Amino acid sequence: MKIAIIYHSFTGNVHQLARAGADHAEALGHDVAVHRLCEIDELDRATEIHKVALADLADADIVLWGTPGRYGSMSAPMKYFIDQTLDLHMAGQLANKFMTTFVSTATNHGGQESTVLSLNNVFYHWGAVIVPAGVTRPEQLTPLNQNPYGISSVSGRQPDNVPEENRVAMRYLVDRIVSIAGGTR
Ligand SMILES: Cc1cc2nc3c(=O)[nH]c(=O)nc-3n(C[C@H](O)[C@H](O)[C@H](O)COP(=O)(O)O)c2cc1C
Repeated sequence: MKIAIIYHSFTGNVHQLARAGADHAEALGHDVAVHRLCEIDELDRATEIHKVALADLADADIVLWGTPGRYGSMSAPMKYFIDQTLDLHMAGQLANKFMTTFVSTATNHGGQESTVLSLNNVFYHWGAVIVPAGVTRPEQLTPLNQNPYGISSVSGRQPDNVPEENRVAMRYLVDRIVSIAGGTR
């Protein structure tokens, strides 16, 4: 299947989650396009990255979205990208795609669920099919996982600080969304 992984990461934690999901999807033989969004003051880079990411977004069957939680919501670079999607939305090109979200926050109660929901609000408008992480297999039942809204990791404000347990959950998320999108459960 065609999978797009679109994410923003400032200090590398969401990037680590994205890589875990992307490596797994690639190992399964899927066609995977990975896009790390840049900061919003990097205007030239943003224009280039957005152009390619929008094309891959339009093309994908499945999209995994990753963002740091910032005050309980997606980051500004992610929102900036989302705000470039109106043409695709108006052309109906975002409807019926399978979408899910992964996040990193500094703290346990730092707004992970509401950050996932901030992206879900966008997906409702598009008519995307939201696939929540759920807690449907043992790998989601471990102490550092268990977030049914989306896969999430707590960084403690350290860069690249993603435990293996959360990477396992990313692989679970890929398996889950692929099986649902493929009609097998
Ligand atoms: C402007 C701003 C707001 C943030 N708000 C929160 C927050 O509300 N709760 C929280 O736990 N962490 C918050 N953080 C911390 C990030 O979510 C956290 O460091 C995350 O692991 C960063 O992911 P990254 O390494 O992929 O950039 C905030 C960071 C920034 C820069």
